[in-house]
Amino acid sequence: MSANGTDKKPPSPSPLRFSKFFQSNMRILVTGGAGFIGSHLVDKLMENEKNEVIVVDNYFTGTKDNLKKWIGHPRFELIRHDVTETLLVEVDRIYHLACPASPIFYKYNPVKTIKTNVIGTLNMLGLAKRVGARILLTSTSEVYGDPLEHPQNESYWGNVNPIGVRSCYDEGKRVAETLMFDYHRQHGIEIRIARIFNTYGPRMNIDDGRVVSNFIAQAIRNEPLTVQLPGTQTRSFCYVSDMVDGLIRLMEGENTGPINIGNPGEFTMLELAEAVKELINPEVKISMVENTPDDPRQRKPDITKAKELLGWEPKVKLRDGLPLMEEDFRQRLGSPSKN
Ligand SMILES: NC(=O)c1ccc[n+]([C@@H]2O[C@H](COP(=O)([O-])OP(=O)(O)OC[C@H]3O[C@@H](n4cnc5c(N)ncnc54)[C@H](O)[C@@H]3O)[C@@H](O)[C@H]2O)c1
Ligand SMILES: O=C(O)[C@H]1O[C@H](OP(=O)(O)OP(=O)(O)OC[C@H]2O[C@@H](n3ccc(=O)[nH]c3=O)[C@H](O)[C@@H]2O)[C@H](O)[C@@H](O)[C@@H]1O
Repeated sequence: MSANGTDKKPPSPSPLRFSKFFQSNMRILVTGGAGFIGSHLVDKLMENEKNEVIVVDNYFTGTKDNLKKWIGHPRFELIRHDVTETLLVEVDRIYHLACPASPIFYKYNPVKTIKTNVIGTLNMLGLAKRVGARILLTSTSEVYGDPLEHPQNESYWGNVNPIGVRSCYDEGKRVAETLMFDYHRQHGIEIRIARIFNTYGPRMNIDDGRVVSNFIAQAIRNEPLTVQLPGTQTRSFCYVSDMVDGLIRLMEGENTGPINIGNPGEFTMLELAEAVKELINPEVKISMVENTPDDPRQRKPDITKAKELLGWEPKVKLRDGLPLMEEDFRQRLGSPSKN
């Protein structure tokens, strides 16, 4: 019996995997690679000359712009593809990120969000099984719902509304995790599950509704920072370079997870607004606005497992990460830098 609780041997790679004349050491598929975290992950993977990277994306919330420096590169391929349809490629690793992440986008077409999480993950697991690839799912801290335990560690089963407006996303990810473990136990697939906590950084969609991108764009445009009531709800924000480092360590390590990857620094939304005001625009106003249903009241990762099993912990503090994101937003908004 393996440490992962299964006797099953991982399936062998497809013979097509070895059919090319030139062999890179590792052929890596990144679904959702045109999105925010995915494109940063691709940048990091492409730094290694032994890696060949294939991105599939339907461009719902991602854009080719995020990958423009790699288009035409001999070790890079970009495919317009929806993961709810089957995909035939020969790869060694699958980073499965495809899924809208911002609440306004995942609620826009909730049935499609569920299909992406369930059928999309099923398709990627089927691919992993056929070609003998290792697959990593980017799950979410939303699997803990509105948590009754604080901070959240991986053994907590969560407090999730199964019929609410966020359920397409959080229940969708919970089923995706279940599928990952069932493929692992039933077919011996090598799986990795990351439970990602709120991540921020350059390339977030400017108007995607997530709190850090909203506040930074609002501060630059000198519009009021929209703090949703009560403002005492908390989140823990992880800078994207730390996130990418954690995902790669998880993929290349020996543990299936689920493992929380996030920054334990916890802030209320009012504290975040004050930090953005101080760092980016001291003149900007703060405006209290209505919240949306089922908004989790508190969220902070326990990262003991990530530290012990992956030797990982975040390095970038919120006050250092916000200015890095500001610079990118100023460029895209055509607003001159303060320096
Ligand atoms: N950013 C966070 O704070 C956070 C937190 C927890 C989990 N995650 C997870 O990390 C992953 C990436 O998040 P992100 O912040 O980069 O979001 P994002 O919206 O920027 O990226 C998601 C990408 O997936 C693509 N996509 C969506 N549906 C697809 C489909 N059916 N087929 C193919 N491509 C599709 C989008 O076009 C986009 O490029 C998601 O799985 C998300 O659930 C993110
Ligand atoms: O980390 C996670 O697991 C999840 O976190 C986020 O979901 P959420 O925490 O709701 O992210 P935001 O939309 O950025 O909201 C964070 C908090 O900010 C508040 N908020 C949001 C926007 C705004 O303008 N003002 C504001 O106060 C919200 O009420 C909420 O309490 C992501 O969008 C999900 O994709 C991800 O899976």
